[in-house]
Amino acid sequence: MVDPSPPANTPPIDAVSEKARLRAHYRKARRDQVEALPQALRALVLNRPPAPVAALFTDDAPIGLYHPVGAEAPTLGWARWLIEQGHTIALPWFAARDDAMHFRRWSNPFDEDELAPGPWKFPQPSAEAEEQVPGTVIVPLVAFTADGHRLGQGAGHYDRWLARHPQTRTIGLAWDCQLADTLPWEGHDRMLDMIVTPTRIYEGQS
Ligand SMILES: Nc1nc2c(c(=O)[nH]1)N(C=O)[C@@H](CNc1ccc(C(=O)N[C@@H](CCC(=O)O)C(=O)O)cc1)CN2
Ligand SMILES: Nc1ncnc2c1ncn2[C@@H]1O[C@H](COP(=O)(O)OP(=O)(O)OP(=O)(O)O)[C@@H](O)[C@H]1O
Repeated sequence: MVDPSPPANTPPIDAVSEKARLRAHYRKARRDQVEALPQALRALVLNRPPAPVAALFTDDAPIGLYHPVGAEAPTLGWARWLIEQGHTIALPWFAARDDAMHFRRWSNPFDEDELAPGPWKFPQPSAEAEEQVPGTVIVPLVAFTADGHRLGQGAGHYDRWLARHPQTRTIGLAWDCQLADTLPWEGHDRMLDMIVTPTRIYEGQS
């Protein structure tokens, strides 16, 4: 996908409005890509971590995932594989919209009934699920660059959580069409250590 450049005669735009413009572009690219993907292939792509990534999960540290919505890269295959390997996995959890993001345990990714929509409508574990502090977080994204920059949904939830947990390993999961040549950068943006797509593994420069 070619980067959408603004027309030459537009004045310079700041990082925030440029991010908003790029979000609209890459969300559409993501939707178009998923709609074009034959149903039979959907269950096969990103169905488990590729071997070099699986080899990183050597300790007992919990792994944070996300529950995909819409055309986000799927994570259910990873979740089920990680559970079968004996790992503890967790999902973002919010007490209320104006509260910080936490992670709580996702005990059984084979049971869709375990999760219920949270304040942001994303399926999340119950308030009784044990709180977890993941050593690795699998991060959703709208766009990424080959060296590890990330454009998220714009709420800053991951950036703020990662600022509080700077030692966390971060792995972005994405479709190939979400690769951008460059992305605007703000001081709080945290680079990803790695991005996995159906065809490639990108090693970030963080
Ligand atoms: N699958 C998934 N789970 C995730 C995220 C994600 O990007 N994907 N998050 C990534 O951070 C966190 C949730 N963050 C959010 C990011 C954006 C919006 C959002 O787009 N809000 C709309 C309004 C929604 C409404 O009013 O219902 C908006 O701000 O315009 C909500 C939550 C945690 N869980
Ligand atoms: N470490 C931080 N501390 C305080 N505010 C932050 C921090 N990181 C991000 N923010 C705020 O969050 C808002 C959204 O940031 P940004 O546009 O970078 O989100 P994003 O990374 O795309 O989204 P997300 O992490 O939710 O997927 C901004 O207003 C930003 O100032």
